[in-house]
Amino acid sequence: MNLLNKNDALSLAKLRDVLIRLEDTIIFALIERAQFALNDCTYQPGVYKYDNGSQGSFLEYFLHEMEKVHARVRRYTSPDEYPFTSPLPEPMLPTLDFPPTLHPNNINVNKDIMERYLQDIVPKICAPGDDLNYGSSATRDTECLQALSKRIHYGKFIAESKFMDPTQQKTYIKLIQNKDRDAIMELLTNRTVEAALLRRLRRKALIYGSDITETGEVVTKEEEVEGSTATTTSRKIQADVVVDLYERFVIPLTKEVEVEYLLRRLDGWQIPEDTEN
Ligand SMILES: O=C(O)C(=O)C[C@]1(C(=O)O)C=C[C@@H](O)C=C1
Repeated sequence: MNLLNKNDALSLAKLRDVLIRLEDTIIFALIERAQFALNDCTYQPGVYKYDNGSQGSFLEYFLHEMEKVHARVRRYTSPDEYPFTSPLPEPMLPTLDFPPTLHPNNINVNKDIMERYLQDIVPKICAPGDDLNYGSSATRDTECLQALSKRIHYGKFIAESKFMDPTQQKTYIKLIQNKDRDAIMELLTNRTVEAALLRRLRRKALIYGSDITETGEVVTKEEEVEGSTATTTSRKIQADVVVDLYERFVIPLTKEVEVEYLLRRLDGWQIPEDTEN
């Protein structure tokens, strides 16, 4: 998505295409992380001493060091990029002139994303235990977290696009003025899109998670199941886990970002006369 082009950044069809592409990014990032053990010590604060004075976990140390470099090349000046750590240095590249697409806001749900990722996701995709691959785990963790963060914060653009829809704007304005969170949530929900997304995601996770031979057959393995040998597909990630992750965490949090954004949408904004009652 070229966020320097305001029309692209507010087209609901183009925004949904971005979310579809990010499904691939997220599934592959999870598959990459799943090849390493849980490595719980990388998530515990105070295990290592760091040269930057950080007190956090190995993952937080790694994330912060990486985000410092990314901040220098202006990653977080882009309206679809949100850092997990602070403080970060100013960019060494000149600022890009992004058209003002989003209404000014400081919504950042990365703390929730980190919590859910560590509590719910990593234990489900990784084998328990410690395989000493701490750097590899942490690099994969940052890739998963960044992809999830980008996907979930895209909710702001989607909310803006829905708000700017002339057939919906009046209704949104009324609900925002009444601070009717539940009705806003209902109005922005599209159950058909959600159901199609979950079906597509299951198929993708089944395909991307399988190994195939050079002639296209899915690789299988012999396994002991309840006392007898069964032939099962070797999977790098369980499709159920990916679908569950989206159903219980990614979609709800995206919608939460949309609602939070809309609740602030009228702050300092002049309601156009023809939209007023
Ligand atoms: O596509 C939309 O309309 C969105 O708001 C995004 C999204 C999602 O998270 O995928 C969230 C809410 C809708 O119910 C459908 C899908």
